Amino acid sequence: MKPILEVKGLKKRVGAFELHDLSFSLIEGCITGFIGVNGAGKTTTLKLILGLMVRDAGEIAFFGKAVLDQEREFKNRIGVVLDEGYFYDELTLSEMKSVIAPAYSNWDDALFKRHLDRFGLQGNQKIAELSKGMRMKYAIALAISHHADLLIMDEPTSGLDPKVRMELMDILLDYVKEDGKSVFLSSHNSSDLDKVADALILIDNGRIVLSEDKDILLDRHGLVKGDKKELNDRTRPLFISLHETEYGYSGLTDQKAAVRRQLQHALIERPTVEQILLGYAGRSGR
Ligand SMILES: Nc1ncnc2c1ncn2[C@@H]1O[C@H](COP(=O)(O)OP(=O)(O)OP(=O)(O)O)[C@@H](O)[C@H]1O
Repeated sequence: MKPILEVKGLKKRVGAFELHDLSFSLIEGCITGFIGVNGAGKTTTLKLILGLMVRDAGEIAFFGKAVLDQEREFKNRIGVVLDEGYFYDELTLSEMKSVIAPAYSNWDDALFKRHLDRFGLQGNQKIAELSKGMRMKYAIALAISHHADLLIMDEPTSGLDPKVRMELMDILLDYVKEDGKSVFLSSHNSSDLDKVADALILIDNGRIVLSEDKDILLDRHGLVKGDKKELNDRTRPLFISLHETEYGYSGLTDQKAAVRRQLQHALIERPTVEQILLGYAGRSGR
């Protein structure tokens, strides 16, 4: 499998916040979820990758070539959905498209029309009339109608209801079905990623904590529940994080075999992406 994006030693300081030496890569044909709690550094990382902010150090390569050597080429091969704020509300969907399309040498009008049809949108609708979910679908139609190979999205499901979130996830799954297409999607709402992500990159306090195939990651970790009496100086270190109540506890571990041996009455469940995210959140840089 080819890496389509490689980030090495990426550093950036913004105010009091710092991205520390980030390194990770995205594999072709996958939906990769970029997860982290609010303020972990997701948007800053995406902006650096897209050249919307200047990095302090590090290398970024798309499709095997350094970004600086092939700016035009990679712009044509990438689709971006950063937020919903960059449309002119008074324009129709077709008029706004005509503003954006000339920026891409491989823009495909017929493909754009097919996307609008599929998403239930009409070219003569005013942008101001779109609901939040329709706006997001429109943003995706605009981002992928120049045959982009990699779709980069920052918090696309934020503020959307569960039905629309599901529809969006289906759109992304359809998109990666086509050969060579990939998605890199940041989110702090990890339940969507439970369903669709192939790989996950977890950022916490400006550091990459995990970068792995989703199923391997979920198999490797366990959500452990049991009686507090079994917790002691020997068993506590088996947990990445531990939540104790009056009698019981629940904790995330990546040492399932040792937990089975040492905490014989504990229940071990497969965690969700959200439980992994919460288990690691706030641990970096302590
Ligand atoms: N221009 C800036 N000046 C100062 N601090 C900034 C600036 N931009 C971002 N930050 C800080 O950098 C940190 C990371 O922000 P970033 O937006 O990258 O996080 P995030 O993971 O995308 O969070 P969210 O999920 O809330 O969007 C935050 O503490 C934020 O306050």
